[in-house]
Amino acid sequence: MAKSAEVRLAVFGRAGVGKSESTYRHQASIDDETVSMEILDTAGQEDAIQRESHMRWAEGFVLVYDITDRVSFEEVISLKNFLDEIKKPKNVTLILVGNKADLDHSRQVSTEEGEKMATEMACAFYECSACTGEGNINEAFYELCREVRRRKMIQGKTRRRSSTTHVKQAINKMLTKISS
Ligand SMILES: Nc1nc2c(ncn2[C@@H]2O[C@H](COP(=O)(O)OP(=O)(O)OP(=O)(O)O)[C@@H](O)[C@H]2O)c(=O)[nH]1
Repeated sequence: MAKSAEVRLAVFGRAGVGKSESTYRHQASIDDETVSMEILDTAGQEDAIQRESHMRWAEGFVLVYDITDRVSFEEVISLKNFLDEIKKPKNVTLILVGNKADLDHSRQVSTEEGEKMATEMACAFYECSACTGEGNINEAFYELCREVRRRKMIQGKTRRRSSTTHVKQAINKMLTKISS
């Protein structure tokens, strides 16, 4: 039977960047695994308290800007800083998406600038259009799911290893007591 998994994702970005239209897929088969993506489409206007609780809830993040709106690009930096603060000391799992790639004639943010920001944030970068399907937004979400799953697995192993270590230490203590 195919394995199944659940991944909680949240999409953040300035109002009007196209978040709603980017978040339509809820279940997919990724690498032979049925993944249910619970996607939270946050409102660009939400207050700091709502934003914080959404950030705490999610395991993976899509930071979206509009390539025709430089302010939305600049706002990504403060979103990332806020995220880092909330998720500290964990590393945030995220992707950067430049939406509205179909509006190249009104572009205010170059592809190179998007790539550079993604490199600085150590994440994958996608330019796409939620309207035309250009840039394959699905694949962007799948990649984020893979990364969330991969990191969860690593964390699970680390946790298991540390609890095994505790058990071993307790047994050693008992044995030392018995033999003394
Ligand atoms: N040309 C173009 N328009 C888009 C694209 N994605 C979204 N839009 C349009 O941009 C406008 C805003 O899109 P929304 O998805 O409502 O934006 P949002 O980020 O959810 O906005 P808030 O809910 O206010 O935070 C709508 O008119 C969309 O049709 C795109 O890829 N290309």
